[in-house]
Amino acid sequence: MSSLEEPLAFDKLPSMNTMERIQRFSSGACRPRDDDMGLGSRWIEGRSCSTSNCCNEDYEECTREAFPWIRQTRDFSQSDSFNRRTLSLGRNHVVLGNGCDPWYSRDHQYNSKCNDKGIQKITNKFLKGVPKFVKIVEVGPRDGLQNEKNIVPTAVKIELIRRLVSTGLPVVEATSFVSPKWVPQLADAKDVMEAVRDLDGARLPVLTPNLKGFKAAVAAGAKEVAVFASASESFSKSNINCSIEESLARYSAVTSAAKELSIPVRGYVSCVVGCPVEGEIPPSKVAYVAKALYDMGCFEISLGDTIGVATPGTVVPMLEAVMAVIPVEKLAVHFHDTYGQSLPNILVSLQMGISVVDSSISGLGGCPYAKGASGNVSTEDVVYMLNGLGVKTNVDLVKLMKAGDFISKQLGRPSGSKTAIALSRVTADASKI
Ligand SMILES: CC(C)(COP(=O)([O-])OP(=O)([O-])OC[C@H]1O[C@@H](n2cnc3c(N)ncnc32)[C@H](O)[C@@H]1OP(=O)([O-])[O-])[C@@H](O)C(=O)NCCC(=O)NCCSC(=O)C[C@@](C)(O)CC(=O)[O-]
Repeated sequence: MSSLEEPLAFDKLPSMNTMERIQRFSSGACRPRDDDMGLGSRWIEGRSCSTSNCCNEDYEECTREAFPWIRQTRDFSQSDSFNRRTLSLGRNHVVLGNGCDPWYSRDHQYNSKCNDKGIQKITNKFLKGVPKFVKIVEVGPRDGLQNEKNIVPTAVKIELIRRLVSTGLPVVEATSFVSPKWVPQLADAKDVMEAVRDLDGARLPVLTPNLKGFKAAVAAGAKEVAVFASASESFSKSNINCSIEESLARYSAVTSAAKELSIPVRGYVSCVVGCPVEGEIPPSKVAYVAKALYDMGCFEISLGDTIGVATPGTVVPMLEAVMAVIPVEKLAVHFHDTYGQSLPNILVSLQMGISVVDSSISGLGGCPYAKGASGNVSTEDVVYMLNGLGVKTNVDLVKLMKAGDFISKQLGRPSGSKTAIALSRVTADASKI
């Protein structure tokens, strides 16, 4: 295996001073002066060095100021437990294809050989807020497929859900009970739900835009539903044909009905950073809609960058606003990968204490009412990154890749997951040896 194919360990990070690292992780944390900016260093409006006063201060204080939301702590400086975690990364994955997976072989363990106290200290500081366990909410069968032009056979959707559940994913969003005139691809919601309703091992929520959808979902066997509001007035109109306030009234009716049946309701807020029509969305608007959904009883609020325009620089202030009104453990993030920013966005969200991440197998996805929106972040890439961070997910990456391979073949195109492509290449190369 060439060195290019080796995962980049913490002790192999390119030389970067600590301030540069903080600035890269969070533009709102400590922004360089304009004259300090190099090529590609565009920072959104946020706290600048002159106002935050942290640029010239001690690194530790700056970190504290930059990441005040950090509650759960992980001590990476305790090298024994860190080593145990990293050593266990490959536990489920030693057999891949022909049984040879050099990524997880003895000689290629991630950073577990790092004895340098200085490096451990830096690692500890940067990854302290990252939770030990992340719940992945797989949205491929719903968000992933809803925008597919050619109707995917119901049997394929059912098989995809089965395969995803078998990977250990705790939640697989199965379909939507929306108007078939609006989303023809999911017109078979009833058949899909009836076929998977008794699957063990994962929760299988479905989207319900109103009481009509809720009742149909329950009749088909759904045990969990999700409602979806928007932080953008224009997107709300184009997506669900009503204003934000009207949608909240509808969802209040849905959550009340669900409460009577003890059915948990998840709440989505879409366009949390940008809207295809209105452009930038203020964090306060996102916080308002998220809080309304939370107050009406949604057990978890998923914050969706529907058109994939967010960067860590816009994610941080948005999350700060929402976290001021909703406990962090009730929040999830949902990124589309239009500009390739999903993984950095997820990483900064984890650093802020978020522990629920939505993703889609093979990076499938896109919203029919959000022009230009590309696929969701791929589940394979998220699991790969979390494995690299030593964060548990209980998801089997090999089975995940097989599920991704299955749906990609059915759709007749290559996987949108960089991890899946890279790992299958490694496996193919290994099988030639
Ligand atoms: C909300 C509606 C239904 C309003 O649609 P409408 O046309 O305003 O509703 P209506 O009440 O006037 O009804 C029109 C017709 O739809 C029927 N209808 C009404 N409700 C239902 C239902 N639940 N299931 C099935 N049929 C339904 C209703 O019975 C009637 O049928 P007709 O009498 O004409 O034959 C429509 O706009 C709709 O279905 N929109 C959903 C669009 C959608 O699914 N978009 C993608 C969601 S992705 C997203 O929002 C972002 C997210 C969550 O992924 C996060 C992120 O990525 O950031």
